[in-house]
Amino acid sequence: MSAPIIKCDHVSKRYPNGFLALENVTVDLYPGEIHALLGENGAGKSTLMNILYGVHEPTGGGLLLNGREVRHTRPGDAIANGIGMVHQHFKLVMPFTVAENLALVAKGAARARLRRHADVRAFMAEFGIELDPGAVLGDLPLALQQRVEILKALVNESRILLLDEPSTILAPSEVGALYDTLRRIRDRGTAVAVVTHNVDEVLANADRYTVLRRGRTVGTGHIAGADADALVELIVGRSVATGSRIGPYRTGGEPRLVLAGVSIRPGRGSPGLSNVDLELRAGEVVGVAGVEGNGQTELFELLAGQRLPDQGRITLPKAVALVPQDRHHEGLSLDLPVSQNLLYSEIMRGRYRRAGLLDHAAIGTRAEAMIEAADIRTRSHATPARALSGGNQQKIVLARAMAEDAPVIAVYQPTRGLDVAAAEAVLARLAEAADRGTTVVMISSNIEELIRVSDRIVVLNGGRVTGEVSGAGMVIEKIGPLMTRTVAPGKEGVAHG
Ligand SMILES: Nc1ncnc2c1ncn2[C@@H]1O[C@H](COP(=O)(O)OP(=O)(O)OP(=O)(O)O)[C@@H](O)[C@H]1O
Repeated sequence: MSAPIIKCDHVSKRYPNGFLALENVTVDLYPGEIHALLGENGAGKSTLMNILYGVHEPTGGGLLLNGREVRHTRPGDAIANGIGMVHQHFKLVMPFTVAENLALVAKGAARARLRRHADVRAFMAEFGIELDPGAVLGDLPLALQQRVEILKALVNESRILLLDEPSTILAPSEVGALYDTLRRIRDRGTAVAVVTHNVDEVLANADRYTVLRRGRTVGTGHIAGADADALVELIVGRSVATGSRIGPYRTGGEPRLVLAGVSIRPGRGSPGLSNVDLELRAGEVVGVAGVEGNGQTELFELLAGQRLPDQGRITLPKAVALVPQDRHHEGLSLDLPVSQNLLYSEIMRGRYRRAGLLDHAAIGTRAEAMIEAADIRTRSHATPARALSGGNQQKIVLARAMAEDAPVIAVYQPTRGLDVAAAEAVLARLAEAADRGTTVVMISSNIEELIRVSDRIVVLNGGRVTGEVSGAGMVIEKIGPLMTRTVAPGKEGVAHG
């Protein structure tokens, strides 16, 4: 193998609050490889990426670019050294076009090279990407917005491309196309480093891997010959049973939430909802399957009481606990401490107050118990939510919703961004909630996960319910076609398992 293009050489990172996020980590990235960076929530993956990209400086060790020591004190230094990064949260200007978004970041020669739309087209074609340079970003589906983020990271002749959990925002069916693009980039001699939690994705697409656990490297190697169970064990430090059904099938009790003939007008890039009938009962888990963008967002907004149907009727219980898909904008107040985020709903209802002021001691004590129960990795309950890793932020949102004890809990992509062990724990807790009589409605693009925990699954396709399967009838062979075949109006309700 050739020499590494960049080496993280015995890198340590202690954050200003004293937390040691990386300890003596060495990772080599070679030209022409896809290198998967794996590790449980809070293992230090984003920290390592951010050090490479100059967002953070290491407190020990350093970076060697082609064998030469370099310092990245800000992203500009990393970009000048040929590094591009695709963050979890896009940094795109939505009202601007594809070409304008690229022009915003292109420097010098690259800017001159991308002046005309034809030039932008040719640049995209180098990576097998076909997009209209004049398309407005906000009108593109998420997967294509992500392609533009990737192109932005490559615009200035990058030789190292870093991607932080790129597949978490994609439907499973879109992940293959992402890696087709990444392979094109790799084959041009670029080093591609990808953070992900999905071991199958890594086995199918990466060339090498490195596993971090609690800030240290615990394994690195070639994917050829690697095995899924061994990788999972390396990631979490113990073996995790995944894949099997969680608990018995339940039948459900009295109706708690009813949608009758509900329609929502189509919107930007979304089919809306069309004549949806749905009855959610006490003590059952109802899964909602579908390719992202087929009415799921509208359905969640209805369940959340955030919008009303344009037609039809919805009957909601007094309270619905929510786990929204976008934890940064809807789920958390990033500058507030973990404790107040955990107890937000109760504080808003006037609890945890003394003489009109927040009772910080009581909030702290309760929050500590919740942190322990949900295995949230944080230095303290007083740490701002912003300082937690993405997966641990998601655990806060889930723990809060679970604690509300509402008759219905609606969760949207609840395990997105969680490591295998944490995802298993979440599914188990949702199942337990249903066993206690809670109605759980789970919208997810992960069919395997839905099958494992749901009692029945309804499929959304083009804003319609195209079918429902239940119990042992919940198999991919039945659900897949309902999700992906064209729906003729009036022909819904095809399968009943
Ligand atoms: N700015 C910060 N100040 C203090 N601690 C931080 C800061 N940023 C991250 N941490 C801590 O460092 C650890 C590593 O976080 P990092 O985001 O690198 O993890 P990760 O492996 O990317 O996790 P995830 O898979 O959940 O995204 C976590 O425990 C996190 O709480």
